[in-house]
Amino acid sequence: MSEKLTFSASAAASLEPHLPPGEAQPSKQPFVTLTFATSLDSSLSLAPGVRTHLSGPGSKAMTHYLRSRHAAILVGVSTVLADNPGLNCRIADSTSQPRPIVIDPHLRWKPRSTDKVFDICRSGDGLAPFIVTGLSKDHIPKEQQELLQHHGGKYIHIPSTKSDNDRMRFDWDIVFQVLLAEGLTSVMVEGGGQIINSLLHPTYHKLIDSVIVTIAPTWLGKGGVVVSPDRVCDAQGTPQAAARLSQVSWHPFGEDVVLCGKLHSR
Ligand SMILES: NC(=O)C1=CN([C@@H]2O[C@H](COP(=O)(O)OP(=O)(O)OC[C@H]3O[C@@H](n4cnc5c(N)ncnc54)[C@H](OP(=O)(O)O)[C@@H]3O)[C@@H](O)[C@H]2O)C=CC1
Ligand SMILES: Nc1nc(O)c(N)c(N[C@@H]2O[C@H](COP(=O)(O)O)[C@@H](O)[C@H]2O)n1
Repeated sequence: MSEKLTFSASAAASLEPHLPPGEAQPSKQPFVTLTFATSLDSSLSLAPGVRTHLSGPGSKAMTHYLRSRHAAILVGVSTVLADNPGLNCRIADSTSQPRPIVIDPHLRWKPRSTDKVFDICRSGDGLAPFIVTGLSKDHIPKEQQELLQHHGGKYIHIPSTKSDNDRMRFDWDIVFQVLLAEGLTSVMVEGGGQIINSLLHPTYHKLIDSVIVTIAPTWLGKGGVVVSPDRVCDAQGTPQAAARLSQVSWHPFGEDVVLCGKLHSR
């Protein structure tokens, strides 16, 4: 039987100021929430490619409640390759499921029907992913396209620029506009490290409506996947804080604490 989680109405009410409005209101961009679980040394996982459980039962249920409140859940391709995630909402009696979005510019993920996300989809407990790629349709093997389509997912091509090390990189303004055009009015960005760090760059703060971070009382040690955005300097070259939250609130869940805040006010 699939896992069923519960989340109290009072805990849900305490998060309400940080969540997308219940009724979808016309907007020029989706409501975007950055959310992840971190250790005390800012690690998301013990090492790249290693699935690491940080959230306790209470904060895990909180994350699944967040999944129920967003139209889409976005992760980077390395997270999919590392975790084989379900990317669904497992709150008992939840009536809505988020659309998984995988940022995979070079199509490093070769979807297979045995992947957890498709199992969950076949059992009616979640949706098939949309894979956002910089490659054109000609580069996508036919069987992968068919597998995705059969489950209700698809590939979405978007333009990209090249990074310093010649990797394709998307402009987040464009990514979110494309998702809005797909009817996805709210997006929960779960990680991993590269995705979160790139969105914490000041250029993109205006796109982020809410930040919700689970902090677990553990140090994972050196070598983990760390949330630490690029350094920001002023015109004189003096280092500045890369990002700071305002309107902060702290919510204990078992041994974890959940930090909510805003990067900007719209
Ligand atoms: N604790 C938590 O809450 C979470 C933990 N995790 C953990 O994090 C780890 C994965 O994180 P990490 O290794 O940083 O990888 P990510 O999941 O962030 O994926 C990184 C890849 O996504 C693509 N990408 C990232 N940014 C962009 C962009 N702007 N435009 C286009 N493509 C982009 C690149 O693909 P390419 O290389 O092909 O160019 C990049 O290598 C795993 O170990 C996972 O378990 C993940 C999510 C949440
Ligand atoms: N909130 C949270 N706490 C942790 O301890 C985690 N490891 C993660 N990871 C994220 O959740 C995904 C797994 O989702 P499923 O349970 O398989 O649906 C994983 O891929 C990360 O995005 N999150």
